[in-house]
Amino acid sequence: MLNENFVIPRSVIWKEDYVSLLNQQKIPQVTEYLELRNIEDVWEAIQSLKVRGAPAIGITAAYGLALAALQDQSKSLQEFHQNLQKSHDYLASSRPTAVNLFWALDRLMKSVSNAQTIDEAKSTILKEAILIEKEDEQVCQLIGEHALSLFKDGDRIMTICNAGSIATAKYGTALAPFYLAKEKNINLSVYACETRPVLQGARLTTWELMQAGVDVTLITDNMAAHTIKSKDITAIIVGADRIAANGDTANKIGTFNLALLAKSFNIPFYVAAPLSTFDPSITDGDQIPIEERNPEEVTQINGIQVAPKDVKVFNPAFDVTPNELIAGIITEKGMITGEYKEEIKKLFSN
Ligand SMILES: CSC[C@H]1O[C@H](OP(=O)(O)O)[C@H](O)[C@@H]1O
Repeated sequence: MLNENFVIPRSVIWKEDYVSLLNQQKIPQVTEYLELRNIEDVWEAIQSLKVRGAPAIGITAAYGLALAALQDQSKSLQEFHQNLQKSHDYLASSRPTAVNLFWALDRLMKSVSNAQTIDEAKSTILKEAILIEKEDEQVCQLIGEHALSLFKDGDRIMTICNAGSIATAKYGTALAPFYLAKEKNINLSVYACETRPVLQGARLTTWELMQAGVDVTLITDNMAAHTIKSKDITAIIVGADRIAANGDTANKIGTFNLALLAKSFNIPFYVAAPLSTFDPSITDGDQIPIEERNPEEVTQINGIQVAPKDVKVFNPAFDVTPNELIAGIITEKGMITGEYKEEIKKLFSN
């Protein structure tokens, strides 16, 4: 069973007129919740990775748009919609890769397109944001169940970054099967890559799984190949930030490396992601915008200079794994595999 003292940490909590946010930049040293009281607070929290993880970014942005709507002082419905569009566009500028951000914002805009009054629009947009969070909880549970069916007692599974409870509304995506396995007394051993440069694996994944009593071992990213060989890793499972219509998948930088290693060692490489992480509007992974972040994330660790200040830095936050390296994409509707273009078309046809 899950450690009886374990409470799956929630990263985003709506509090009537503000958002209570777990500051993921301070974990594991400090567990602090911030009060986001306006759209600017929300934008900054997403951009600075105080909240990160594709689904959690979408949920937070949705509550940010709801905050802007509730605080709007427009005198006409037309002015309200104009201000809402500006707020939508502002929040959409916080980070470019995770499609959940845009999916959530667009869903809220659509929810109020037929509102007859400003009050109706305000009430509707908040309800839709709350619904997105509730749906994500159910989606992660389903993804966990489908993913767990791929593993057996004693398996040793590698992951990268953090696609856990704090990156979603609950359970997470790639980490969901580990929580469910623990609840069912199925022993899975997790090998978590530290995930340079922001260290989501070292700081967040180990922190979450240890609290749940899940067996987790931390490795540095460059230990992956040797670990797969010497620890006889049986599978790799990762999250996603955007999946193209052909199954090419963007995820944290270093994910593509693991997919190549999985092929080389002939072990399955799985992606776990909700339908809200798919972007059927783009044909392949080359069209996924890859965020490049502040060079200081690479040249400093916790504010300590580890490289020359003026060194040239390339700091892409994501990479794209081509669909042919992916054994299966696990969604709330089950796992798709092989003919991804056709399978994804079916997923979004009904
Ligand atoms: C379910 S989280 C998905 C995804 O988001 C993370 O990126 P970031 O930490 O920069 O927000 C990572 O790629 C996770 O796999």
